Amino acid sequence: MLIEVEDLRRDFTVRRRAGRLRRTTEVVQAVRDLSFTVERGEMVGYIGPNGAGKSTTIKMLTGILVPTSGRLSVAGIDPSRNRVELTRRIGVVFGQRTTLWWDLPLRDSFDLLRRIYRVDTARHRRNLAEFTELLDLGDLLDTPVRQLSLGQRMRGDIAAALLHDPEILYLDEPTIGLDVVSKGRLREFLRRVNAERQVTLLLTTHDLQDIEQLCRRVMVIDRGSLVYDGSLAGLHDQGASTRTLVVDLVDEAPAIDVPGAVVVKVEGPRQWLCFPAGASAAPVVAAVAAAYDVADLSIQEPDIEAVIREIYQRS
Ligand SMILES: Nc1ncnc2c1ncn2[C@@H]1O[C@H](COP(=O)(O)OP(=O)(O)OP(=O)(O)O)[C@@H](O)[C@H]1O
Repeated sequence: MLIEVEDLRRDFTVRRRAGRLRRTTEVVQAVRDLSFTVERGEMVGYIGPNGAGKSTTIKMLTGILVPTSGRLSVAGIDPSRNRVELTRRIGVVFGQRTTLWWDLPLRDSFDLLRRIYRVDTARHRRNLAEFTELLDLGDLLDTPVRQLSLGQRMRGDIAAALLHDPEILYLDEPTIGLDVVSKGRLREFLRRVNAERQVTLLLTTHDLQDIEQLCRRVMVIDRGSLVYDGSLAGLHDQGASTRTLVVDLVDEAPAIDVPGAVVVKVEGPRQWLCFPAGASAAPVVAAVAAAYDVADLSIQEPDIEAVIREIYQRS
């Protein structure tokens, strides 16, 4: 196992004002009873609502934060004890802030990183050439980071995180603020890095398309605990309580009345009928077709956003 997490917990003691002079201390359990393992080469999505404990987990995995209790091993290393050794084995990308030197051209940042990580010159040159091409950085290498657009800077940050050949790449909101084309290109690059270099990816994001397009496995955290760990397909089954039949009638009509389905919305001749996700659509479709003049029918599977909303509300 590349990453092993067992009963991990991290508390924060926060002081709050209680009245004009009094202060009380309160313990926030940011992460509790967290256990999971990640195998080499996996691409795992780590999602949860704001304040769920995602960043706290990543900070413990990278050695920035020391756990309150529990066991943690990343590439055989205890992150908080051997942080420096670990930094050679991992790469970290934050969508919200850059790890590059603001006033230096990209090329100089990359060179500094080579020295910091003591990367062999030939290997560095090879990696840089490959990432420059794949991430289309050629024209940007001599530009200071502060002059780069968000999408350009993000590409620079991702190259920077990979130049020392890490085994694990942590990505925190890597596509935040990027346009649709840039997001697509970035995801394509990450898929390639995973497939060709066997880099293990752990991705936190609020953009569920990142997860749908990159990860076969998803972990959902809420209020410090894992509430789901499994396949993306399984996530659909988990929360999906209903499917929707969209019916286009030839003429406008009052709400359709058939057994096993309930009308949830009417817009002119179009009506939306919900029915249990576990049930077959066939009898509902047959009943509608028998009783009404139908121009068109389609079935909407619950989208992943709705599923995740249900999971958050349930836990
Ligand atoms: N240094 C800190 N001191 C006190 N409380 C903290 C600290 N860091 C995090 N917390 C608390 O721990 C909880 C988990 O925070 P964390 O940043 O891990 O959530 P998150 O899932 O990354 O959220 P977001 O999606 O908003 O980034 C929150 O209640 C937060 O207020």
